[in-house]
Amino acid sequence: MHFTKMHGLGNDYLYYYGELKNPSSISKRLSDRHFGIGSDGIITISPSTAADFKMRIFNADGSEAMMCGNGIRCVGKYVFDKGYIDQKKLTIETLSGNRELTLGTIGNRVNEVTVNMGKCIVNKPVLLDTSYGKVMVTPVSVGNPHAVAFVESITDAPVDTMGKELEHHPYFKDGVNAEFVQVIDRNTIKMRVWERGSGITMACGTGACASAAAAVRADLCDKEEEIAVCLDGGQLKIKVLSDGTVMMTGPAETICECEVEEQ
Ligand SMILES: N[C@@H](CCC[C@H](N)C(=O)O)C(=O)O
Repeated sequence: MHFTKMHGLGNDYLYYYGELKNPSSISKRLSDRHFGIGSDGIITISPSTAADFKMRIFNADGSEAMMCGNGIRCVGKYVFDKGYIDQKKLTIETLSGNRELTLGTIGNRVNEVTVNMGKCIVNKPVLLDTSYGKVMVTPVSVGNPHAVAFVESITDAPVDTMGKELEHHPYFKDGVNAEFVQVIDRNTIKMRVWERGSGITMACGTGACASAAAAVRADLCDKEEEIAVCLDGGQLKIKVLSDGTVMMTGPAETICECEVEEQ
């Protein structure tokens, strides 16, 4: 099997062109950072009847996700750099609907991608019972589920312990991605994430969109303005439009090509 390892701000996945017979077990095996190649999951790319291409996302624990923000930018780079398309505007089918991409290039290689992430649904904040006491989170859907917690200091946020607890909190029937957000100013936030099915990752594209949308709803950031979301792996540019549509711009990079024996 041939995989291309790529990352968006350190959120790394193994990309496969075609359909895999057992994507969940392959994701578990290859994502292992000691006994596999090491990644936050795998992403398959295949032809689509509803869009230019279709992507499927599998977390490191083998669970299938509806959407992946850093992954979809890498899919845009994959299909352009490998010559599957030559246009710089394309659509990708995901389990949460079709998304439109605009590719930015240097020479004949994609370096940056803008994605129309569709409309985020920002729900009313809820107070959850946790082992840390009552914790206020804003549930947001970006096609996949997120819980955004605003914190005073991102460096003190218990991302690993509370993140894991929120992922499995009974309030979220399908589990949740947990974002911890410190607002710096009306155009800048810092965010760290515990991803459902993968644990702490260096960045989460849908999480960055959810956090910016929650900050706008709380009137901590401005809509129609660029919001810099600073993550462990680098920075994403997010814009929340008046109608709720969220635009995301960020890098996509290729790490290496890998050949793996089928088992
Ligand atoms: N890293 C991703 C999100 C991947 C899926 C997520 N863990 C889920 O289960 O919903 C991103 O960049 O958005």
